[in-house]
Amino acid sequence: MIRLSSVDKSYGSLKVLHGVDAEISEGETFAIIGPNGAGKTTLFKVMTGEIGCEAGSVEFLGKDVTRDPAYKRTRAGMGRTFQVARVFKEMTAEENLIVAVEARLQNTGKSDAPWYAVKPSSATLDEVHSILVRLSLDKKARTPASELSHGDKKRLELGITLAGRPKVLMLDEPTAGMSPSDRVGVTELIRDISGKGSGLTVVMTEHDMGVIFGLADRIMVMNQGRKIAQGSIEEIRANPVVREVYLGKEAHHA
Ligand SMILES: Nc1ncnc2c1ncn2[C@@H]1O[C@H](COP(=O)(O)OP(=O)(O)OP(=O)(O)O)[C@@H](O)[C@H]1O
Repeated sequence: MIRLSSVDKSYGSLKVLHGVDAEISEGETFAIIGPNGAGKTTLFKVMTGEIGCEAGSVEFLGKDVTRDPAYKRTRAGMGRTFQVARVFKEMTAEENLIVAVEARLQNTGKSDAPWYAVKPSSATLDEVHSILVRLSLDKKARTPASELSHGDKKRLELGITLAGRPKVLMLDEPTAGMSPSDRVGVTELIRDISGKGSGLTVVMTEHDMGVIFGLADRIMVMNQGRKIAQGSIEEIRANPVVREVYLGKEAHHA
């Protein structure tokens, strides 16, 4: 689904990624973890096309997308959420999703309506309703996004991304800044969305080890811009280098 080969990235004179390789397979939930400043978000942005890299390559669905900007990767099926949810604040939850569904239909040439159509089709409304139910936001359909709780905003953003029918869902710290109960709710939601049979591939960065261990099929651990380990939850838990560099530090914080 995604292959990174020998990716180098610097910010000015600061080199933050050193020859990073990664392969993400179809249908898996792949988590990137590591201490603060390890380069997780930078690697994530190189995958999504938000930033470029000086050396190495990025393939998506077997195609070299290293030079493709983010919007092209989105259109090719890479859906992304942000650490701070991006929603239209003045619009209701339902309106946000209508825009997202209509945008997908326009982009895929499946809408007969002109882009300025003011009334969504009944098919769009049905799809929006089913997304709202899936996200447990149906009772807040008419609430302006600005009035939603932080957790509900993140749910809505996830819904907007899903409305684009992505092949891979890129989640940058999906539970950042959430209350413990919202965190559990969003973890369950991601598990439900990416469950067996969905075919959806998920790539995520996350600080909360509970979320990671509850979701990931495979974990890649980064430290100081390098991949230091990769494997299943059990392999990562048992890896002495990871324990020292990352889990050990987490344990000290706890
Ligand atoms: N836009 C930028 N300009 C300059 N330096 C940056 C920029 N973004 C990140 N860095 C630096 O690059 C390094 C890696 O940062 P990055 O955000 O990728 O790490 P991270 O593992 O995601 O960290 P965190 O867990 O704190 O989010 C850090 O030293 C950071 O200060």
